[in-house]
Amino acid sequence: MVKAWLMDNCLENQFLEHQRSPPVPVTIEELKSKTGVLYCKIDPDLEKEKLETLKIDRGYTYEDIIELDPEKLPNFDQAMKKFYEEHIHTDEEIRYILEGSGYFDVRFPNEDWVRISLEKGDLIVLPAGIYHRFTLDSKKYVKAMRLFIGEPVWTPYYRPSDEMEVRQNYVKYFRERI
Ligand SMILES: CSCCC(=O)/C(O)=C/O
Ligand SMILES: [Fe+2]
Repeated sequence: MVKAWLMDNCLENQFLEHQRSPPVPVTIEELKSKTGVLYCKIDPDLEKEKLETLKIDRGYTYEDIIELDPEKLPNFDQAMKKFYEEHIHTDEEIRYILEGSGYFDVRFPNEDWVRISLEKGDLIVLPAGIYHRFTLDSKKYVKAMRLFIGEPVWTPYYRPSDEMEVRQNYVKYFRERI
């Protein structure tokens, strides 16, 4: 089962777990209610129909594959740095892990970072307007499917962008529910 936890405040080595001491786990239910992040498990080898149904249900009409591998990506360090910068998008971010593993970090409403550990078969949907970032873990490899509703909008918005409409809608919805 997917694991998530509140992060410590150590800024060194993004590829480590960064658990607090003692660890503070976060459940998928808590993540959903506090941040709107959705999660499901789909076995890439055995559950292709489940993926097709999800695509139809949620209107995902475009997909591509991203592979992050220090052996294959010439600007690997630069890419790692970029993905790890806190940002938001005007659209949902949907990632489905086909091989390898990695961490998505998302902000709780109180600004704490929650680290979500993803591996093969994990599919995550980050709502539009949530602050987040991505890093590989210490195994340093992931192959993932990126899914989109229509043609992708690539522009990430880095802080400060709290005045953006998508951010204001997100904050209003989730702060009012807690
Ligand atoms: C596991 S896919 C790599 C991360 C990514 O695509 C992204 O957009 C992070 O914000
Ligand atoms: Fe992103």
